[in-house]
Amino acid sequence: MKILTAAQTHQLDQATVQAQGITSAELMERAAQALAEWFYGTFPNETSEILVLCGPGNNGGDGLALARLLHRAGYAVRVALLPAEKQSADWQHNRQRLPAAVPVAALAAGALPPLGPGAVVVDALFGTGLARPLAGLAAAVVAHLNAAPARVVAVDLPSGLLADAPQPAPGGPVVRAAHTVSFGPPKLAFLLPQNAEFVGEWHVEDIGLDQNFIDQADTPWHFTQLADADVALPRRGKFGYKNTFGHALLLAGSRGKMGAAVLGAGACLRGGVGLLTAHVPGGGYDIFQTTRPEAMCLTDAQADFISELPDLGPYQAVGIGPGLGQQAATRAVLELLLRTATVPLVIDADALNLLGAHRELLALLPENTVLTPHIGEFTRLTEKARDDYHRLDLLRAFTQKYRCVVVLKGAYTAVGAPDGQVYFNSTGNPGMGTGGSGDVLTGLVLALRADQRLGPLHAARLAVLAHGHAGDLAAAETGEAGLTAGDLVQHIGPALRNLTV
Ligand SMILES: NC(=O)C1=CN([C@@H]2O[C@H](COP(=O)(O)OP(=O)(O)OC[C@H]3O[C@@H](n4cnc5c(N)ncnc54)[C@H](OP(=O)(O)O)[C@@H]3O)[C@@H](O)[C@H]2O)[C@@H](O)CC1
Ligand SMILES: [K+]
Repeated sequence: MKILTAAQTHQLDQATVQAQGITSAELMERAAQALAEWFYGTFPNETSEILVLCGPGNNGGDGLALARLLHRAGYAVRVALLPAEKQSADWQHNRQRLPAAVPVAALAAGALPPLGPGAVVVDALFGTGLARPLAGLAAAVVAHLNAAPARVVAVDLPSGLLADAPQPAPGGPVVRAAHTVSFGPPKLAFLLPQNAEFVGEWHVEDIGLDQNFIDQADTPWHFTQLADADVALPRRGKFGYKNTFGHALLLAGSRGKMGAAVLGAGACLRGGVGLLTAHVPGGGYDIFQTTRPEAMCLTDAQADFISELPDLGPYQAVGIGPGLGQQAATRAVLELLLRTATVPLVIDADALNLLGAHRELLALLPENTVLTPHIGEFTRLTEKARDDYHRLDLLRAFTQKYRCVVVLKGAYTAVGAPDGQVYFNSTGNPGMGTGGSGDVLTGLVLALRADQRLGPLHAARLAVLAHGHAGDLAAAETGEAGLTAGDLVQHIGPALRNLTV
């Protein structure tokens, strides 16, 4: 699914009205209907009064239409209007349609509505039309709302936040919503950690916006979902054999971190690899072979870390990083791998830290290498980002410069492609913030890179989607707190089965 800019959502609004031969007021009515349906489901027996705060544009128009629908459905509703020189046409239309029985007041400095515990407030002050930082009365209203013990539902966007860019004034007033109910594709703002405290739980409602416009829209941002056909795993042909699914080599482990090798290998095997060979420190042999008998094992001359690169001849993909350590000899192995590999590479963890510490090695990255950094590792590879938006700029610059795929791990993991496109992932849960979760992802990416049927971006996006889905399946059994990386490995099979077409 594409993620659009604020400017594109306005164009989408107009395109929908034109393509479907409806008025913009009818489109606003659809939005309000969707909001109202969501509201009935979320606050089914609400008896306290609902306060709807309306700004002067179409976001406020949505609020006015919602107030009418909630009133008709039997809710006690009150409206407070933000004074402005002019209001939009659809705002005026919905102001006229508001039943006289709904109390309406103008917001005024020094006389803001009291908001007691349990109050429900709808924030329909500003949406995608926010043009500058909030100031004066609007800022005072937001501060008042944020200081109250109210449950806040933001319409389309929490007021004060931009859909697609950092706040107009960093640290300026923004509504802190418990829920944000939006229309059409999700907004970029919803996917970035810096906005989580404002957005709360977000929901998107389908209001029949023009799909043709969305298909044509040029945007670098995408949102990957379970049902997306372009990331599905192709069903195995009856005559598929080990070579179709590839022979992978995993370089992983050091003394005290053999678990990373074991978890990565487990994920690679569950990810459907044809054959897996792991190269591990000599001292890790018993641990590895005992826990992963399905894999073959090569041992390094060093007992505690990796100092040798095996012959790469037999392999269709090579992964390096989990639990590796950062010995000088290991750095030399990484360099030799980058210089000599002719098959797809997957680079993670300490291999990324070694790259960060020896940036001259970045120039050696073969095209279409998949790197799987978390934010700290990505910072070591690039620079400290000013904010989450700047980090996305750094991501796109990096993938385009090195023609690689970067899996930037987080709540909405961002997969950056060599052409600068970015695909945010929709699956997963906070239980996955546990040791070894990244090692599992590396093993899964490696398996899918070895699969001769998938390209690099497809493999990376599918691995991330399946990894998060495995986490969701596992958490349904263990709960988020009880989730371990081993549980992720156990659920990769069912996750991939659900993603197979
Ligand atoms: N697109 C869709 O698919 C659909 C969109 N819909 C809805 O429309 C919403 C977008 O509506 P919108 O364009 O009218 O903008 P909105 O956010 O109401 O604000 C504009 C007003 O605020 C003012 N203003 C701006 N900044 C300000 C500031 N800092 N401080 C004070 N004032 C400020 C600005 O005034 P001006 O800048 O002209 O002075 C103007 O009056 C969208 O979020 C969604 O809810 C649905 O109904 C249907 C489907
Ligand atoms: K809003």
